[in-house]
Amino acid sequence: MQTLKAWWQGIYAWLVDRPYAAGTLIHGRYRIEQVLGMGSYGITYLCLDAAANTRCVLKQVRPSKLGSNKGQPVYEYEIAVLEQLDHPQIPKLLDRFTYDRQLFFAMELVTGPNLEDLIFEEGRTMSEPEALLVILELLDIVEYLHSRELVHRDIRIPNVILQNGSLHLIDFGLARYLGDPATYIEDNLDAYVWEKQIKREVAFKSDYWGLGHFLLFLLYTTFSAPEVEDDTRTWEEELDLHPATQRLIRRLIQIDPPYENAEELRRDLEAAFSLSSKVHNSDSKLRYNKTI
Ligand SMILES: Nc1ncnc2c1ncn2[C@@H]1O[C@H](COP(=O)(O)OP(=O)(O)OP(=O)(O)O)[C@@H](O)[C@H]1O
Repeated sequence: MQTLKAWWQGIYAWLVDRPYAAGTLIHGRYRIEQVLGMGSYGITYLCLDAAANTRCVLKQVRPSKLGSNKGQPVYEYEIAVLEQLDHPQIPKLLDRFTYDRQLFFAMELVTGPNLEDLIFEEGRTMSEPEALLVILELLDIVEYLHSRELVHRDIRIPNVILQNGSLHLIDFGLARYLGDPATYIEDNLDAYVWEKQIKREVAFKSDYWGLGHFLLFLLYTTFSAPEVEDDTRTWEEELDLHPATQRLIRRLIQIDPPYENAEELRRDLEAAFSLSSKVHNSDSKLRYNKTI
């Protein structure tokens, strides 16, 4: 019965979740240029805002999700979050409206490659101090969110875009204020596997966990896999890191007790940066600005 229901939901979504075609004018103002993504809850477009004569990002709740607790409430929450934020490295909410009986919102477009594209398509590599500097810059944004009791919960390389040499954090679809439930459906995260419980807990340490995995991604850009793969080796065995960086990552990804606050984390990040810079013998600030 469950499989039949899932099958029918899939067919229904395929039938009704057709994105608006390029050229369509939404709400008399937003000209669709292209679909940027079809996420679990919504459809994201690149648009020309005809009134302001600038490009922006428009998000629409998937029509198949209207009337469900995974549709409008998810976007209402994301809108409420963006409304509260005012930071140069976070896209601003520009507009919200109902059109064609569906909820839409517009936000600033961040232009540039995301870190996933930089690494996997452009082949960028980062030394240990360079990678630590990236995390230090991201920590500024994370601290801003945490000072507003907001946890992003989805800090990943595709959600960080490099615009004019500065990192921007996007996708607040999973962000939650401290004290709010972690999911829309269950009251707690017990139903999920251990890793998902850790990264989706509404606690600052979830974002530190995201930063830890982010850092590992950056550090793996200089790793050359051996000819014969060995799945048993851990990141600590594969990556030749300064012990200060190893200790930092162990706490971020919660092998060791997590950081309690951003000051404590910043202190260890800065220490790891300066110690690893000595080993790498490079002016990483300069190289970082040049490479990225
Ligand atoms: N403000 C923005 N500026 C530039 N690109 C953006 C912006 N917001 C989203 N995008 C891009 O649009 C695409 C869709 O993003 P979005 O976060 O809306 O949904 P998703 O990632 O496809 O779905 P889900 O959130 O369910 O994972 C992604 O490629 C993302 O990089």
